[in-house]
Amino acid sequence: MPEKTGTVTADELHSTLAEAYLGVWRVVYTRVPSLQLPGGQSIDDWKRGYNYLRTCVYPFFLDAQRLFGPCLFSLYVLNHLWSGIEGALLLYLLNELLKQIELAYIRGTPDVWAIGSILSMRLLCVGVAALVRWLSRRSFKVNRSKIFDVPLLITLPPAAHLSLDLAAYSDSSNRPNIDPAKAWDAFREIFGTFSVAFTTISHIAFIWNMTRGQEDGLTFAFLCLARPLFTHIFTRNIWSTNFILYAVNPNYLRSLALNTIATTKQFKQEVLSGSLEEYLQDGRCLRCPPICITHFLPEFQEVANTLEASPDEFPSELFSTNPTPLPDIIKDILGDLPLVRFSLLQRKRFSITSLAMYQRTTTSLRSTIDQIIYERTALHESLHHLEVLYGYIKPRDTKADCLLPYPLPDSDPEEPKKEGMAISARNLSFCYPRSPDQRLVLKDVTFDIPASSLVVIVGANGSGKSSLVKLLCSLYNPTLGTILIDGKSANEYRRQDLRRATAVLTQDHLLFPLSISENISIGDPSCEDSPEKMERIRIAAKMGGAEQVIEKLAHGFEEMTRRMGSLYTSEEPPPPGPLKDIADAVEEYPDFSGGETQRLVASRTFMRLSSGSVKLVVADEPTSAMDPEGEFELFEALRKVKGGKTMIFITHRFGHLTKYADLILCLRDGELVESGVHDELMDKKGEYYRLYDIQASAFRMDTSSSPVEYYGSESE
Ligand SMILES: Nc1ncnc2c1ncn2[C@@H]1O[C@H](COP(=O)(O)OP(=O)(O)OP(=O)(O)O)[C@@H](O)[C@H]1O
Repeated sequence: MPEKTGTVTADELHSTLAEAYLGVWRVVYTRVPSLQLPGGQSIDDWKRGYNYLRTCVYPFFLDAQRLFGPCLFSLYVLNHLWSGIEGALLLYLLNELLKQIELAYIRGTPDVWAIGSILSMRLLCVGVAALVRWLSRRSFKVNRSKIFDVPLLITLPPAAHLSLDLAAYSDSSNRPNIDPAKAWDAFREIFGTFSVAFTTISHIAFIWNMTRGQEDGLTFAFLCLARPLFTHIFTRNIWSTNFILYAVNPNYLRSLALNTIATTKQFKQEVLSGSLEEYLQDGRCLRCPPICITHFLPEFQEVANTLEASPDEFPSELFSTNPTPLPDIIKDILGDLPLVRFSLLQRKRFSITSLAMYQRTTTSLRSTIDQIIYERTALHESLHHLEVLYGYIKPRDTKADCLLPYPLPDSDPEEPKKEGMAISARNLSFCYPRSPDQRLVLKDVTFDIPASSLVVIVGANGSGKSSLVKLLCSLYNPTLGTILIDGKSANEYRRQDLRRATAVLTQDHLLFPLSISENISIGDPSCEDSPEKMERIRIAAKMGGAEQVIEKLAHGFEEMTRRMGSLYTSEEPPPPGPLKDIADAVEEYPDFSGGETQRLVASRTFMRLSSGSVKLVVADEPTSAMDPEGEFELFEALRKVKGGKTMIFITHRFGHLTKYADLILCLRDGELVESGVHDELMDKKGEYYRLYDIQASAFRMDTSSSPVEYYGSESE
């Protein structure tokens, strides 16, 4: 399979990026800069870190402090400060205690007062630590969701997503990846890192204190750091770079695909109707029932053999595996250096107590430094999440306030109000953002749609009909050319106002995971709860042809289309019995056919049409899954409520619509090849005539040019 590198050139790939093939994976990662500061970071990383602190961490902490309140926040800070110094403090007390015990051995009598006060101090430390930890955990357990997740975060991800338009959203890198839980993790992570940093500093201070006044104190402290520093420099860690990672091994990818086809509900019908069971299992086992795991072994072996050279072990482990055991050996030797140094040079003052203390302190210092190195990656991720989070809290776009409202307020109140939208396209060309080949799907299209007209757009598959209406509905901006709405450029109006004045109905619209009544009423979001609202919903359902669909549902308009939230079960699936019955009932939601879904979605559009603010209705093949009767009724209902609105229809079965059309636009390969009314276009005997004739010939049952012979059925 050819590897996709997007628009990255080979030079670019090798100047800033490095790549590695690990097992079945290909990993492409940013090269680690050659200039490294302690902590393994470049100067740029430190600058970036400072920026993070200024723009994300500081405001985040101010917000958190506001949300938690000063008491709870101080308690949290205290807890982390305490856990930072607790280790060193306990080590100090242990050191003092051991010294007293040693003295007691030498003198023959213990200093009860000194030992007693050390033990009391130790008891006090442990007690305070337990109390602060308990208080902090308890208060945070109770308050976290209430004061943190909900106000700051549950509202934020939707806001971040809703702020993007379709073009921006089609670029996956724009899509906000905000997970409320991650902000909480970031909060904990930052405190955790401070706490570990504090622990390290207090340990170093303790070692310094112990070795103070001794000729080799500094050297000893440095030797303690040798092993963690070496580990950090010589351990390749994929998480410390920016990377992308994907499977490239064709056997692995195919085995995943076959597995997905065999195990996913979505493909079940396809697998059964295509009798693909044998194909998916290579046939061998089905022929010799009863099925037994050993029958599968040859196939497993086959797959295993092809994958042998490229195991699918998690790539981060493969990345950090050293090619030789040397670094591990050096690491262990470095780990013993402080002790070796101590025993060689301190022989005169050698005492078991100080040896035990050095041993214990260096071990614990090593583990905190290892922890800092490990936490660095987690901290990096957390800071990134905060950056994303705060990146979306943007000041309000004041530019929108300078734009014109739509519709414009009447200049002459005497003049009758225009009910429809007049649309003109001037030399429109369009290429989808991020389309790989940057192909123009609309080329130099120009037309005028007078207000209140009924327009039908026709054309073969892929001729650009849907793309054209997406531009007319302001879902995308044209690449070239202009769209005029009521004589002014569409860009002069507030986009939200234009969208509010437009009702769009396509075959792709979906049902929301809400009740049926809300699925319909959401068509007019401004509709407030009132007795009339339900009446409007019922009328909309009737107009959309969904009345009978809703009647069949157990809970009628209150039926949920989907259940949100996961169902957790101790056994997967639960064993047959009452537990399973309840689980099945919880998971139950109606299965709507394609045509039924389209009727419900059409009802939503009728609700929108009844809001009174719609001036343009666009129906892009909304009946593709409906029976002919349903389609006819929907188009008739739409025509009935048309009034003075502008209406644009796209349908492949346009025979019964074009006779009402004030304008037919006929597209071919993104170009507007013909426009006019039905009779004019039929007279031209061009593209429209050809498309119309194909439909008509279907009724004439003309099979003379049928390609059926390719399939052999005629001869058989
Ligand atoms: N999101 C997209 N990104 C890139 N290209 C797209 C996208 N959507 C459609 N296209 C391309 O634009 C061209 C026109 O598609 P469009 O859907 O507008 O045609 P259509 O006339 O509505 O077709 P159909 O009758 O099959 O619905 C097609 O070649 C299609 O591949």
